[in-house]
Amino acid sequence: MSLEVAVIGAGSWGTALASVFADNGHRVHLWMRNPKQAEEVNTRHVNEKYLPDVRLSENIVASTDLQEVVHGKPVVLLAVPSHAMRAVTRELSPHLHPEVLLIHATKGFEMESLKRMSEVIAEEVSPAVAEGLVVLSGPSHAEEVILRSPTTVVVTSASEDRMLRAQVLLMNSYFRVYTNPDLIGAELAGALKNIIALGAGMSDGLGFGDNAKAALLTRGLAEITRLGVKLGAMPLTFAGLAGIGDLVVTCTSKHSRNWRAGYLLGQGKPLDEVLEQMGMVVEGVRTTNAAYALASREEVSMPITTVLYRILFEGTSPRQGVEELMGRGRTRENEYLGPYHT
Ligand SMILES: NC(=O)c1ccc[n+]([C@@H]2O[C@H](COP(=O)([O-])OP(=O)(O)OC[C@H]3O[C@@H](n4cnc5c(N)ncnc54)[C@H](O)[C@@H]3O)[C@@H](O)[C@H]2O)c1
Ligand SMILES: O=P(O)(O)OC[C@H](O)CO
Repeated sequence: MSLEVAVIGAGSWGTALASVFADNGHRVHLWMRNPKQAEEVNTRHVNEKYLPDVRLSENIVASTDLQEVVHGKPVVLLAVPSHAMRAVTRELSPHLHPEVLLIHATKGFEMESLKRMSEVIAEEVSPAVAEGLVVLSGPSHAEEVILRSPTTVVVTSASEDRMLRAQVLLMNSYFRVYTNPDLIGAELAGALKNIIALGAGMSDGLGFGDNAKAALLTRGLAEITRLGVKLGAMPLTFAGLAGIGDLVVTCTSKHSRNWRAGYLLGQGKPLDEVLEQMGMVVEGVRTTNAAYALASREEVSMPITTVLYRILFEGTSPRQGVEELMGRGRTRENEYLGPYHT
């Protein structure tokens, strides 16, 4: 059955997911802020700034009118950056159909409250809509999804019915959608891996090799799992698509904005210059800030996050950061196998 789908946010991820819905036979209403960009989508069927050189389906119609895009639609997908999620959700909330299937695909935290995106959304929509909210996570660069390159993701929700509906709506021959009931885990893993991707880019920018990258991925996974479990996630989720899957893709891909930002920082560029040069959302920077605060609040050891926080916000150089990490006291690899050495 062909549905009217609203996609909110026309950066790379919103545009790629709009394309998945269009390929699945749905009519997509894509909300974007920039009128020139909307006209470009409607007349030339391209989103030149975010996904250049790719022709979009004529079943994707862009508009800058948020109310019109959302009003009465049976499916609404949010793909705005984390810093915009509360304001955008607040604005569209009165126009949501009471039975809407609401999905979000954003990976980050709200800085001020340290809340996950689903917690932020739940505070802005009706309890019935919040109950059925679906989170989409997993290893999926927009640049590859738009080219229909085989991709796997995971959907999760407190409502099994909504989770299965989202799976059916999004799945196709190149976009394989798994379900996982661990919403907290999938959401946390997807957000926290961006910190480690910054570190992996930095390691490459400093000229280090594969050993350093493997160390960052493995020890990074250990510490983001530690925080996730403390915040209510299932450890196994971190061994799945939203965890190790997304960690691998973000730490090793040329498409990753977080890896690229880390690379430039590793080469000695200051943070403000790097962010200006990127021109796209680099969630890992804000997420490092949030995770540093969460780790301190929850008393969870996160050495890589702590060092990255110092590099990003306190003037520690990347090389000093590496020395700090490598110079820490002796310890066991796995705290689950016994207490740390003293
Ligand atoms: N790009 C990917 O491959 C990918 C994959 C999975 C998840 N994500 C996640 O999706 C989210 C969006 O990322 P993206 O890659 O599409 O970002 P992007 O940088 O490509 O685009 C960001 C979009 O958000 C809009 N925007 C910026 N500030 C806004 C505001 N205050 N209010 C409303 N809109 C605003 C911009 O105009 C732009 O359309 C992020 O959380 C990211 O981690 C991205
Ligand atoms: O380009 P990045 O670093 O924001 O990563 C995008 C996605 O999270 C990859 O799954």
